[in-house]
Parts: sequence; C-alpha cells; structure tokens
Amino acid sequence: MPLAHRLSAEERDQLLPNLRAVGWNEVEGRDAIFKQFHFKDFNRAFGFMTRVALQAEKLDHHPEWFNVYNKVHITLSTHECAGLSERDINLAHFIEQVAASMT
Ligand SMILES: C[C@H](O)[C@H](O)[C@H]1CNC2=NC(N)=NC(=O)C2=N1
Repeated sequence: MPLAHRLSAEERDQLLPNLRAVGWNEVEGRDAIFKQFHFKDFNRAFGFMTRVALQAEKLDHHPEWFNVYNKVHITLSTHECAGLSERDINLAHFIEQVAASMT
C-alpha cells in the first residue's frame, strides 16, 4: 500500500466540504474527523458497525469508535502520518453509504 500523506490545505479545501455537509467535523486539538450516528436500535447500530468493520479490515484502515445501544461515535485519523489522509476521506464516504442503507 502506498504511504499515507497528511492532506494539504488545498486537498482539505477540496475534500472536506462534502463530508462537513453530512455531519463530519474536524476534531479540535487533533488532526482527525468525527461524526455521531444514531440508529433505530442496537441491531441497526451493530449491523452498521459490522459492515464498516469488514471494509476497514479489507482496507487495513480502522475507525476509532464508541458504541452504546443505538449510538455510534466515529473518529477517523491515520496513525501512519499522524493526521488526516485520503484513507480517512475514503472510509468516511464508505461509512456514509452504509449508514444511508441502514435507516
Ligand atoms: C500495521 C497496520 O497495517 C497499520 O497499523 C494500519 C492498521 N489500521 C490503521 N488504521 C488507521 N486509522 N490508521 C492507520 O495508520 C492504520 N494502520
């Protein structure tokens, strides 16, 4: 896999607005993005997490996340470059697709 690089200012200007528009926000004090998801019940939340987990393993890029009942909080960042990379953007878009199919 090619090395991950931290997104440049130009790349951020280009890539982040689409994600901000659907509820992803930059984390304060850390180069990462965050979103909270709410599902109808635990089954949907865990089904969502299962689908994200399988893709994360395939991409070798894993979310930091927290779940209680129907809530899933997700933080995305890339350890390899200690910040946001294109891998986080791609995973966030995949997560959006899965979430849309669960509601
Ligand atoms: C050794 C393994 O390939 C790496 O640690 C992978 C695994 N999952 C990862 N997940 C995330 N979010 N960032 C990484 O840099 C990363 N690296």
